[in-house]
Amino acid sequence: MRMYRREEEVDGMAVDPLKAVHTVPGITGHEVCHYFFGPQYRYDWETTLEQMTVLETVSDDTLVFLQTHKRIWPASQRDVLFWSHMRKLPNENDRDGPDLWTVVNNSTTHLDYPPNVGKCVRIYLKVCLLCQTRVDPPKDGAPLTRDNISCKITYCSVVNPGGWAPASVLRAVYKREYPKFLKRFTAYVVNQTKNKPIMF
Ligand SMILES: CC(C)(C)c1cc(CCc2ccccn2)cc(-c2ccc(S(=O)(=O)CCO)cc2)c1
Repeated sequence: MRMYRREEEVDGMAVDPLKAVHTVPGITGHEVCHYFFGPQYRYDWETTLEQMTVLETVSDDTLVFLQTHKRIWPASQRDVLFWSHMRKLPNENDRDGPDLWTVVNNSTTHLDYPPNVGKCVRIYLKVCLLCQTRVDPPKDGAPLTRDNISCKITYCSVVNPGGWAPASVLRAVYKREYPKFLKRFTAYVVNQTKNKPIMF
């Protein structure tokens, strides 16, 4: 896993843009995005999640979420309200190759859930998960198996943690949490898909 970070501050708060690139054998981009987007799976892999509500089903590929996350000492509890969209993207570089898949999560507002009125500090995020499937067909023309596929995952995020927190503390959290989250999530997808037909 390669991680790239730029140190940026907004009103004295660290909101470091982050990019992580991680290649995982045995899964496809469609499968990664399916499990990242699907509300029915989120409690399985998002371990800091306390409460998740789908506020709106805009379409089958676009949802509005309200998430309350567990309080991680010494910070106060956070919540986040965002729209989430999943889509397939044509492979511009290789028309015969597998499509790319992406999920974008972007903070938004909702009249019934104004920020910072209860115990939670609202965080604001932009997240993009871009997945490129790679197929290395077996030499002997045998049927394709999960040994012949891998997925290059590019995860980009900018998170404004809301409420003030020391930049040094936030950077330590970012540094610790993101690799953990990506490894935990991708291991979950590998485990969920290992005995299922490949979803391209
Ligand atoms: C660490 C920081 C960046 C400030 C942070 C803190 C918290 C609040 C809970 C928490 C987690 C870890 C450490 C501290 N607090 C949540 C998130 C967060 C929430 C959502 C998404 S998502 O990509 O939309 C996946 C769907 O859940 C990504 C990141 C980030």
